[in-house]
This record gives sequence, C-alpha cells and structure tokens, in this order.
Amino acid sequence: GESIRIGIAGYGNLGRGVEAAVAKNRDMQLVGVFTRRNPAELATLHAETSVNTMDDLAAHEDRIDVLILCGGSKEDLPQQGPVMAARFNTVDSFDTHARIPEYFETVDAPARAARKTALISAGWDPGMFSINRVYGEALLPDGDTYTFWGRGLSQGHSDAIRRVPGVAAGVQYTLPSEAAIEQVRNGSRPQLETRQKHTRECFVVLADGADPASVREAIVTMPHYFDQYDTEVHFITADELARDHSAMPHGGMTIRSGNTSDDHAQVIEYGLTLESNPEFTASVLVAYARAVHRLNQQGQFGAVTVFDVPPGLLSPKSAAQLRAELL
Ligand SMILES: NC(=O)C1=CN([C@@H]2O[C@H](COP(=O)(O)OP(=O)(O)OC[C@H]3O[C@@H](n4cnc5c(N)ncnc54)[C@H](OP(=O)(O)O)[C@@H]3O)[C@@H](O)[C@H]2O)C=CC1
Ligand SMILES: N[C@@H](C[C@H]1CC(C(=O)O)=NO1)C(=O)O
Repeated sequence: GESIRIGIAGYGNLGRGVEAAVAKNRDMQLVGVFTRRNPAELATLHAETSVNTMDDLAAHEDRIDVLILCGGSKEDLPQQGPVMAARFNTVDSFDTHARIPEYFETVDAPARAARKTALISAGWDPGMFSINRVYGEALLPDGDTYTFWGRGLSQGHSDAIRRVPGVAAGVQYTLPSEAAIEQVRNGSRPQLETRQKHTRECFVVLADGADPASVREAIVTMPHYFDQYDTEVHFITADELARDHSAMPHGGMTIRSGNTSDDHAQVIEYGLTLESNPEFTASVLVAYARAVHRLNQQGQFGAVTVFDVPPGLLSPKSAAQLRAELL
C-alpha cells in the first residue's frame, strides 16, 4: 500500500533517531524535519531530509500522516503536544510520569475535535516497560512489580537539567542499586523505597557567571525528576562533556515477582540493553506511528497510550502473516 508519511517535530537526539528509524522501515517515508531553530541555523543541522521551521508545518498538514514529536518532556511537549494534536496524528514520548494523566487530557480534547489520533508516552519507560508492568500485574495478581534502569543516560533527566537556568549543557546518568536488584531476583519480594533503588549522577557545564551552588540546589530539589533520589552533581568543562559524555547507552528491566500458589514462586522479567537510548526510543516511536496511522483510519480519535494499542498494529505484516509466522 501507500507509504506512511512521517514528519519530525523537534531535531535533537530523538529527532535524529527518528530520521534513522524511518529509513529502517520500508513502508514509511520521511516528509521532513521541523524545528524551532532560526532559519539561519537550518543549514547547519545536517539532516538527511528537508529541514523546515515549525511555521512551515501548516503547509504540510495534508502531506504528513503521522507527526512524531521529539521535543523535551519538561517544557516542550506540554506546549507542543496539544497544539500538534489539533492538526496531525501524533506520537510522543512524554515521560514525566506524575504528569501523564493531566497531559493525556490536554492532548485528548484537541485530537478528538480534529478527528486525529494522538499516542502519548511511547518509548521504553514509559512505553515498553509500562506494557510489561501491566502484563506482570495481570498475569501474577499475587506479586510485586520492580523497575530498574541503567547504569545509563536518561534523556528525560538530561533534558531537564539542561533547562535549569545557569546550565549551558549537561547529562544525567541513572545508577541502579545492585543490592536491590539481587534481593528482587532471589524472589524475596522486598518493599523498596524510590531512594533505595537508584541514585542519579549529573555532569554539568555551567553557563558563564552561573553560581554552582544554586545550580546544584535547583537540580537536586527538582520535583518529579530528582527530589526523591540521592543525586550527585559534578561540574565539568564543555570539552570534558564532549570527550567523556557523548555516548547515550542505557537499559534496564521490569521484574514481576509473584506466587501462583503457596508452593510456587514465579518471576517475569523483560529487559533492554541499549547502545543508543535515543535511537531505540525513536525506533519504538516509529513502530507506534504505523499503529497510530491505522487507528486513525479505523476512527479511533483522541489520545491513546500504549495500553490501548493492539500489538499486531505495530507490525508491517498483515494479521494473516502474523498468524502464520509469529503466533
Ligand atoms: N519514553 C521514553 O522511554 C523516553 C522518552 N524520552 C523523551 O525524549 C525527550 C527528548 O530527548 P532528547 O531528544 O534527548 O532531547 P534534546 O535536548 O536533544 O532535544 C529536545 C529539543 O531541544 C531542541 N534542541 C536540541 N538540540 C538543540 C540545540 N543544539 N540547540 C537548540 N535547540 C536544541 C530541539 O527542538 P528544536 O529542534 O525545535 O529546536 C529538540 O526537540 C526527553 O525530554 C524525554 O522526555 C527520551 C528517551 C526515552
Ligand atoms: N524516559 C527515560 C527512559 C527510562 C530511563 C529512566 C531513568 O534513567 O530514570 N527512566 O525511564 C529517558 O528519558 O531516557
């Protein structure tokens, strides 16, 4: 059938990842990248496809089947999500977990009014890990659910620290407690506080004249991102950041540890080992763009989450092929 026409809104790590991911999917074509950068800067963005300003999006409304929103969750998507859902089918990776219910509502209304479909919070967490947490609870009602990330670079937390006044650049690594993981894997079903499962480590390049103490305080007290964790903040130079912190590996696992009877403990584990967090996340967004395109054709309008998407819609294979090959 016709190629699915993809647009990218926001050209950072995730935007570049979507560009690569679309090229891996034969049933898709990339219409263009749309960015807030000023026109003079567009030529510097080395995109494989046409780079346009956000204002150019209006002219593309009937030439894009799904617009993939690659902005930051802390400040960009809360503004861009509702605006874009009124004009395009969209997929985003909104990952401020505590704010997902309110974000869902702000996107649902404009999407419904425009008879568009908006998938929010796809990716791996939220996203694939969310799906596996639901499987775990449904399949092992008598159990406990655990999620561990890292050691790796969290893009959401790195975006969040880059938005702190006085921060010129920076990254955040998430470190899991190996002791906590061992306790969970041996089936003892421990009750663990947030602070007992992970610590967070930031590497920050200060803007000229910024005060380190106030930058550190703004980071470690940041609601939803750092306030529930023990967090370290190191100040480094831009050269050190480029030399030592350009890779974006990550990963982790969800574990459901439960009992189907007094005699039998059962453990479900789903894991990821990622050399590139943004490229993997982008690959998930692109697969869900295929599903959103189909959901819209089926008349499912408004906001949806990964919980609402039948797995088969992610595949380019027909239902008959899936039955024959993968069931
Ligand atoms: N659900 C999940 O599993 C995951 C979710 N995420 C989410 O993805 C979000 C985006 O991550 P990431 O792509 O790493 O964020 P970036 O900081 O790379 O990009 C965010 C936005 O910042 C702007 N930008 C990027 N680079 C520059 C620059 N050099 N100069 C000026 N503006 C720039 C871009 O907007 P513009 O082009 O319009 O200027 C871009 O859309 C994260 O906030 C996180 O919430 C990420 C990974 C996993
Ligand atoms: N949304 C995360 C994906 C995972 C990683 C993570 C963390 O390290 O806290 N939480 O969820 C990201 O932006 O990388």
